Amino acid sequence: MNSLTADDRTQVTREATAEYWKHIIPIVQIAFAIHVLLLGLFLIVDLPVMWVTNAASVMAYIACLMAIKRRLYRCAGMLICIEIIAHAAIATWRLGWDSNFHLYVFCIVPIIAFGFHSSPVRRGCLSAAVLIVTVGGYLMRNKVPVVSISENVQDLFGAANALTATALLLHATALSVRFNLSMHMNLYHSAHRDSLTNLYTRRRVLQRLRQLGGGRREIPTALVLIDIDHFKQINDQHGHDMGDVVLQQVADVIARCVRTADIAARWGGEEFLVLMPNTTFEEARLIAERILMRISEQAGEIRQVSLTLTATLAVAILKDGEAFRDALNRADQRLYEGKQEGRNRVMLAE
Ligand SMILES: Nc1nc2c(ncn2[C@@H]2O[C@H](COP(=O)(O)OP(=O)(O)OP(=O)(O)O)[C@@H](O)[C@H]2O)c(=O)[nH]1
Repeated sequence: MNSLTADDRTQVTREATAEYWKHIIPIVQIAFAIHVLLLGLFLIVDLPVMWVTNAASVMAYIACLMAIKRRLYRCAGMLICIEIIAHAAIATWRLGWDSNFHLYVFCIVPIIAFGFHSSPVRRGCLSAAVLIVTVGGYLMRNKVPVVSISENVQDLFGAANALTATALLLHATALSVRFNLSMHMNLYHSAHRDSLTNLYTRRRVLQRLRQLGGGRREIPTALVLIDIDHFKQINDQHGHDMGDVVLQQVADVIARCVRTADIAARWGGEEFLVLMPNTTFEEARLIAERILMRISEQAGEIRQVSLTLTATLAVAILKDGEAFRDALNRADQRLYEGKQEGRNRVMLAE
């Protein structure tokens, strides 16, 4: 399905895990705060087993936050899961099923689902633990004697735990979904934006062309091809790094000259292409003239250096029924002629 090597996969898993934990940190902090609160509450109502359990939970969350800080995500995940399962089991055992402490085990479901590093065995064990606490707790609900606490306190625990566990689960799920979306956005950005210039890539141009529909076009679409003149000399005289900065400057100029509906892309090394939907030939020519003027006026000013920078451009319209490749070839041919004729000009590929 894809050509990722084992090393690539390891890297992807590592990056995805780090990104996931970045999103999930607020949940760990909230869980830590809840357990500090519970510790105080159990001390007040004097339930030794429960306050000792909560003291251990508080320490587990401190260790977990430290593990996240040190990027020990596997360790952080295990700490959270063990804490939640153990706490839910002990609290259900001591305070009874109606205390609703068992509901917290569902909060580890997103951690199991997004535990990229976890082996199937570990996932299976954690899922089994969730079932043991919920199903086992339910079946044993009237068979194990629980500590006697007033009905009011029992109700308070039941209601507060149902509320908190549901809110935590919803929040953890929302954060997991947000993480998923942000990973997709990063992927989309890497696939469709050139890393040096931040302009669109070829892939985005072709995608936009597909969206505009095959060969039949009622509304004109224009394209402008832009090629920096004598760019090799810039690299040779000022170094490759300076060449990169020039590419970025030219890209900035192009991006500022086009409209938001246009697709400004880096087409090749020092060649750019702007796709302009809903644009007449004359409008595209004017934009090309503006780009040419701004490149020579602005793009050559780099730090203390002032380079003489020009470009050759070609404008074409995708005729009704014409394939993009044919219009591109026409523009390419005219661009070549523009280079022969002395560069620094806009050529019309009518
Ligand atoms: N710095 C830098 N240089 C690049 C990059 N991509 C391509 N180049 C260089 O761009 C240069 C293009 O050179 P040519 O195709 O000969 O074009 P030119 O020197 O601009 O000449 P004309 O187009 O005829 O005016 C080559 O030297 C490439 O090495 C890049 O990402 N960064």
